[in-house]
Amino acid sequence: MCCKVMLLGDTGVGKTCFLIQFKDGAFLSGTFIATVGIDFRNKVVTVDGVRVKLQIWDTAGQERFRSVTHAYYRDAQALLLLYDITNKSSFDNIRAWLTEIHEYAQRDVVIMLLGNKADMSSERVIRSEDGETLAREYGVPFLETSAKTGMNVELAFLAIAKELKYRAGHQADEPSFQIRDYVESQKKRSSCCSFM
Ligand SMILES: Nc1nc2c(ncn2[C@@H]2O[C@H](COP(=O)(O)OP(=O)(O)OP(=O)(O)O)[C@@H](O)[C@H]2O)c(=O)[nH]1
Repeated sequence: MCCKVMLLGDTGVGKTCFLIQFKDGAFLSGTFIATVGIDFRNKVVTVDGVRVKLQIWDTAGQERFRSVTHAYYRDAQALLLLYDITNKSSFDNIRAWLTEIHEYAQRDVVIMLLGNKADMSSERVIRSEDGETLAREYGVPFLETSAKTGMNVELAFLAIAKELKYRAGHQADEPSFQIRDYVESQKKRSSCCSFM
């Protein structure tokens, strides 16, 4: 099966790095090159013995590209919405992103909230609890991630793939799949892991 996933969030929150970490297991530090418009990469993951091809669309966070990216929301089955834990405005803008999502995306789109750059603990301005509270308010799963160390990057995509595979069809005797419970049971907390 094939699923379209989109990465959304303000410019500089780490969407492109998040995708490269997942696709290639690499982190390109140094100069920040803002995405122009939209770009995509494919990656196949195997969930419960089923191959799921994720077509992942990396969007530009800059305001001037918004009208380009809006056109792609409709086809997306899942959206990963990122903010940067060291940047307050990227967190404050999450509500506006969710408003846009409700306007342009499919009603049953799977949404996950991600607090990225969790490796930058000394520059943190958004507490983990604040991310959790916002996610709970909107009824979406939440993870803190690091595109630099790879923390929770694969988990975010795997959880999405599992949810979409479950929605696509499941056996009557199969236990129901709850993405939020799955994420909670699998996630690594930044407080329990050491980062460079
Ligand atoms: N320490 C740290 N830096 C990160 C992380 N993710 C991204 N960065 C850095 O943040 C900057 C922006 O990353 P990008 O991935 O280009 O950001 P983006 O969200 O794709 O930006 P737009 O394309 O403009 O929307 C780069 O300098 C990255 O090296 C992370 O998890 N940890």
